[in-house]
Amino acid sequence: MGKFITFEGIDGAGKSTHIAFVSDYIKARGVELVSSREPGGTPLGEKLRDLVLHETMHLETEALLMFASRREHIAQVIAPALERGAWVISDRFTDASFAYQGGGRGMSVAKLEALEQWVHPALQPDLTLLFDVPLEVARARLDATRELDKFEQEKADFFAATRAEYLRRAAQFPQRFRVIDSTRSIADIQLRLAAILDGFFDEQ
Ligand SMILES: Nc1ncnc2c1ncn2[C@@H]1O[C@H](COP(=O)(O)OP(=O)(O)OP(=O)(O)O)[C@@H](O)[C@H]1O
Ligand SMILES: Cc1cn([C@H]2C[C@H](O)[C@@H](COP(=O)(O)O)O2)c(=O)[nH]c1=O
Repeated sequence: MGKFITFEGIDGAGKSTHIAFVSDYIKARGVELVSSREPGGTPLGEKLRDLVLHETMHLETEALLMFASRREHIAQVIAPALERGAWVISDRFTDASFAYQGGGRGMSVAKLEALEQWVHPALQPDLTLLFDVPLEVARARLDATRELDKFEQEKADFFAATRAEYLRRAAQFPQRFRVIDSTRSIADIQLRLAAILDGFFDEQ
C-alpha cells in the first residue's frame, strides 16, 4: 500500500503554495506520486466543485456534495493509487468537512462522522499537514491575490470557528497531524516540511 498525505488549513493559509515542494521532495525518494485536490480530483468532482464553490445551498446539501465528490475521488483516484503502491497527496480531505461544514457552518459532528463512516470507513490519511495562520494573515494574502469564491467571502467568525475546529482535530489525532506555523517565510516552512517528511520516511 502507498501512503496518503493531506494538506489542510483555512483559505489563504498557504497550503497550495507548498504542494509542489512536497511533491518534489517525495518524488526525489523514487516514489510514484499522485497529486490531487478536494472538492474535485475527478471530472465529476470538478463539476461538483464548481457548484459548491459558487452556488448558495443548504448546509447539508453542501456537506453531501463534498462527500459525493470524495466518494468519486476515492473510487477513481485515491484507492487505485494506494493499492498499486503509489503515494497520494490531496489538497484537502475529510478534515475540511469537519472544519468548514462542522466548525464554520455548525453541522453536527455526529452527522459528519456518519458520512465519514459511510464514504471511507477504512481510509484515513497517514499524514495531515495543517497550515495554521491567524485570520488576518490569511485574509490579507487572499485579498492581495484573487477574486474570492463563496467560502473565501465568509466573515471572520466563520474562519475563527473553522480554524478552531482544525486545531481541535489536530489535538484529537496527534499521530497523523503536524501543525505548521504558516506565518513563517516560505523558506522556513520548507525547512519544517523537509524535517517532517524525513521523519515520516524514517517511520516507514
Ligand atoms: N509563508 C508565506 N508567506 C507569505 N506569503 C505566502 C506564504 N504562503 C503563501 N503565501 C501567499 O499567500 C497566497 C495564498 O496562498 P495559497 O494559495 O497557497 O493559500 P491556500 O491555503 O492554498 O488557499 P486556498 O485554500 O484558498 O486555495 C499566495 O499568494 C501565496 O503566494
Ligand atoms: C474538501 C472541502 C473543501 N471545502 C472548502 C474549503 C475551501 O474554501 C474550498 C476549496 O477551495 P481550495 O482553495 O481549493 O482549498 O472548499 C469545504 O468546505 N469542505 C470540504 O470538505
